[in-house]
Amino acid sequence: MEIIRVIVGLVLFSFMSLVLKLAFLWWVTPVLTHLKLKRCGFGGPTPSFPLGNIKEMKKQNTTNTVIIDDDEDDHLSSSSSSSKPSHNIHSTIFPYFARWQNSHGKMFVYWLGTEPFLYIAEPEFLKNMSTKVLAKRWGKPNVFRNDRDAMFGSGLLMVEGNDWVRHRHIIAPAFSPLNLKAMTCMMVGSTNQMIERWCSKIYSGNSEIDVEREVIATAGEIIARTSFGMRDHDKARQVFDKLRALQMTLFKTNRYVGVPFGSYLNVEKTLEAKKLGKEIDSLLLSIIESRKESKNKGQTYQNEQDLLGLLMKENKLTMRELVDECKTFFFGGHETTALAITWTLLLLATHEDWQNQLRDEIKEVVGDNDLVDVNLLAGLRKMKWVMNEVLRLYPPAPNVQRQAREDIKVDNIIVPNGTNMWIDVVAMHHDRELWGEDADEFRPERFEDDVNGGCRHKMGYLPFGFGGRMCVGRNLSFMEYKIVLTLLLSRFRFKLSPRYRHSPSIMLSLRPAHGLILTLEPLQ
Ligand code: HEM
Repeated sequence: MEIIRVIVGLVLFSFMSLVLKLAFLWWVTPVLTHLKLKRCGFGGPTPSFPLGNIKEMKKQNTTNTVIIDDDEDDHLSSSSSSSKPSHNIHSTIFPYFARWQNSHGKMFVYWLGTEPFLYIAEPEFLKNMSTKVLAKRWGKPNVFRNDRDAMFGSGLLMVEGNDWVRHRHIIAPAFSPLNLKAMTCMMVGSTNQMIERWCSKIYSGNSEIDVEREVIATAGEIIARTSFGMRDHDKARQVFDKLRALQMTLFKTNRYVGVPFGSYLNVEKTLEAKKLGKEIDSLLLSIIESRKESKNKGQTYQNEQDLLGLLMKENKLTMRELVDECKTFFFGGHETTALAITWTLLLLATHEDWQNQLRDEIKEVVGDNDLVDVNLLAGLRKMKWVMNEVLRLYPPAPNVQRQAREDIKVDNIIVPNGTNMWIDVVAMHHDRELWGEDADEFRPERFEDDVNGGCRHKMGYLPFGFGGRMCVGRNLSFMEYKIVLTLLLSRFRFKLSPRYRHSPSIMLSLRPAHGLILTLEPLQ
């Protein structure tokens, strides 16, 4: 009897400890953080347990549909070919943030499940945050790191602290000017193959093309060739297909990130994501093994200075780290650049004057040469303004997240250890107080004399992030953007198809939900 009583006592004690531990984890600690933030003056919508503010966020997300208008302001749901898409997208893609901003200002606290997030659309705070605090003292929210583990693992995008410093140091040289120059031929080759595909479609009577799908495939091929030295396109395609499936599973389905046991609310999707993550890992492992083999056989055609070569050099990374970096770069290295090009083609299709101006500039600077001399690309000034303006209106990376890894003082505010932050890049890029009344209009000339496009605060324009964690691949994307656009604009005139439905939406990145269907007219 005595023994039974002891066992029951122990079980009860363990149960109570577990309940207390969970209460601390899910409620006491987050509430204390929230109270500290409240004391600093931050308001926000009222959360409820255990969903936080998710219910409101999900309800309003369903309004994210077509926005097309004839004169920039009116939202109509028609899609005639003469219509111009409205670029006033913040309240469509993040309706809840737009609403909460109206009632609580540019900084407030909202809750994803039991995780409080400090929402930031205030550039002055970001300036102080990035200039006075070392990049390695901020981490990435644990809640996202866990949720996106299958996709990025502990690759450069997610790794923190001294490990981040070590990884960044190994990876940065892969994007040196010399290495970038060596990639030109492959970029031109892959783009010309896409152009040939488009030409044969047009000559067989189909001049309408979903250019988003095509450009994403080409950008994928480019990163596989330039950074991983891959000639086996089938294997690269398998990785991209699985990454895309994983992206859809994680970001297009009804999931409850931040909610206790949230992954069990949609077990099927959680298991699917895990399975896809494992399949991607094993494909990448085989890519790494075959590179090792070819190196052992003394095959010298591989560029030891390309990204994979540098990652494998002197065994500085463990096999797990190596696979996670490959995942990160397979995904991050193609999707964002492809989306920048895709949104550009939409804007050029609806602004023929700019299409013509860029074509004239290409003729003047690059000439009619199909091979594109990389040394001439810097002369494409107007193209750079267009790129900047597209990244402002449609930033492919629409938000940036951080988590404080210690109590951090930013001006008079103490950001408590563990605070999650959500930096709303789209909100700042469309903020009339920062850009003026024409904030939602496509006006590339705003970048003519000012790299910041006339923004009233230098931290109000952040397409590539900020501080030490600024995008490591941005020079590669500048080059790829200019090469691909130069070749495309020299061969085709672009018009918006009547079948296009303007529906920018968030699937981690900012994408056209129904692709980008354009009508192409060959120029020669
Ligand atoms: C138009 C194209 C691109 C855009 C808009 C873009 C945007 C961004 C942004 C906003 C960040 C900061 C994320 C953060 O602070 O949490 C970032 C980081 C990063 N980007 Fe890009 N990116 C682009 C192209 C690329 C390319 C081509 C690559 C790879 C070849 C790449 C790889 C990365 C990596 C690895 C990081 C993490 C850097 C770190 O934390 O040290 N990106 N990018």
